[in-house]
Formats: sequence, C-alpha cells, structure tokens
Amino acid sequence: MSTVQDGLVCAVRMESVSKVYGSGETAVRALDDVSIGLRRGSFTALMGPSGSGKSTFLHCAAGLDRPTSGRVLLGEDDLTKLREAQLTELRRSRIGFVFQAYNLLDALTVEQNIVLPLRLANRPFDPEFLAEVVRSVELTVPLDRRPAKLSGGQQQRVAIARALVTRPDVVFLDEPTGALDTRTAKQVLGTLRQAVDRWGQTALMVTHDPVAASYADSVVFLADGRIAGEVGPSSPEAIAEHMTHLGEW
Ligand SMILES: Nc1ncnc2c1ncn2[C@@H]1O[C@H](COP(=O)(O)OP(=O)(O)OP(=O)(O)O)[C@@H](O)[C@H]1O
Repeated sequence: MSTVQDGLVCAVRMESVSKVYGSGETAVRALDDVSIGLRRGSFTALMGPSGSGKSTFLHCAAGLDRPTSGRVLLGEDDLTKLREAQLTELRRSRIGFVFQAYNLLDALTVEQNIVLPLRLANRPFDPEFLAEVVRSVELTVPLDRRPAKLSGGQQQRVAIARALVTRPDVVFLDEPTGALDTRTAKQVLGTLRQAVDRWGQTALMVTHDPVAASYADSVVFLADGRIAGEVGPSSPEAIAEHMTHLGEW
C-alpha cells in the first residue's frame, strides 16, 4: 500500500505495472509486474536488451500509454485514473521529454522552442529564469537562431532547456545522446548531470550506452519486462559487465 510519505519521497512510482500487447496466442507481456519508485531529485538510467520493455516502461511512466494492470503515480496522482484530456494537460505541465532526434520546431527560434511548453500551458515566463535555464545547459548560441542551423550538441541542449523550463516533476530522456558523437555526447551528459543537480530535477534516461548510464545516480536493468537488477553510481566498465549477464543486446 502506498502512503503520502511515498509521494513526498518519490516523484514517480510504478506499482505492480504490467503491460500486455495483443491477446491470445500472440499476446506479448512487455512489462511484467514492475514496481519501482524514482526518488525526487534522482537521475536514473534504464537499460536492457532490445525488446526488454524500456520504451514501454517510459511510455507508461510518462502517461503516454496505459498499463494493462497496476498503478502509475506522479506524486500523489494516479495516472491510470485520469481521462485522456487530463493526462495531456498533466504531461504538458508536469513532465518534460527529451528524444534522440531533438524534435525541435524549425519554424521557431531557439528561444521560442524553449518557452513553447510554457506558452502551451498558458504560463508566463520570467526572462531571468529563462536566462538561468539557458546558462545551466551551457547553450552558447544566439537565442534568435533557428535550431536547424545549430550543431547536434547545441540542438540537444535546446531540447534539454525546453524540458527543464516548466520545472517538471520528472524529465524522461529517450537515448538523448544516441545521435551525437562520443565527445559531444559526454559534454551534453556532463551538462545534463549539472543541470539535474542544480535544479534538483528528477530524471529517467533510457540508454544503451554504459558511458551515458555512468552519469546517473543509479542504473536499473530490465530483462523480459522485469526489473533484473539495480546498481548505484558505477563506472562504464562495471555497467557493461552487468549488461553481459542480461542476454542479447
Ligand atoms: N505496440 C506494440 N504492439 C505489440 N507489441 C509491442 C508493441 N510495442 C512493443 N511491443 C513488444 O513489447 C516488447 C517490449 O518492447 P519495447 O519497445 O518496450 O522494448 P525496448 O526495450 O524499448 O526495445 P528497444 O531497445 O529495441 O527499443 C517487445 O517484444 C515488443 O515487440
């Protein structure tokens, strides 16, 4: 049974979450009785072989998809009880997303992209706060540029700023450095780590890369839709060693 205390300690909790796609003989149990809490202010990496359920986990935790059974709580709010319109509103105001492909709008400037979630939520923005977010992600380009003119690393910094600007309960990152070269990826991950610490931001990052996962406070391993282990801050080598015990990647 969850308590109010759990809601204070954890930004997101999954309680006995299962997700089954399809039915009958072709049914796939993508998540199988997953229970986990993401502590407020923590940065968690989620790893697992292809098909282990990482995307399904992220989609259920972020209210983009509904579990077949179990509960997902954002603070004290049970996402599985919300109607579609309420979920959309909640995602807009309380969850941030960062994707591998940046997903910036090229019709807008860098600044307009960053403040878009605030505009969509009809929330005012404080230019000083915006400047602080821009500084915290070490974005050094003019804010009136179009994103397509920027390097991949700078584009991802814009996307991270956009995810942080609403001060969401949690930011979900799906392979955020998957499209970047190794050096740029490390720079972006270092920045992300600093921003998470500075804002006390809860974050969950799906990644295949042990180097990326080594920037997190803990690494959760999924295998066949179940949690197959969790380690605290670890070196890329130690994370890679764990991965080898989980099966085909
Ligand atoms: N919409 C869907 N319909 C049917 N099966 C699905 C659907 N989405 C995912 N699956 C199945 O659920 C299982 C978990 O998939 P999921 O995409 O969550 O894994 P993943 O760990 O993110 O994989 P990858 O690393 O390859 O992206 C897989 O067997 C997949 O084929």
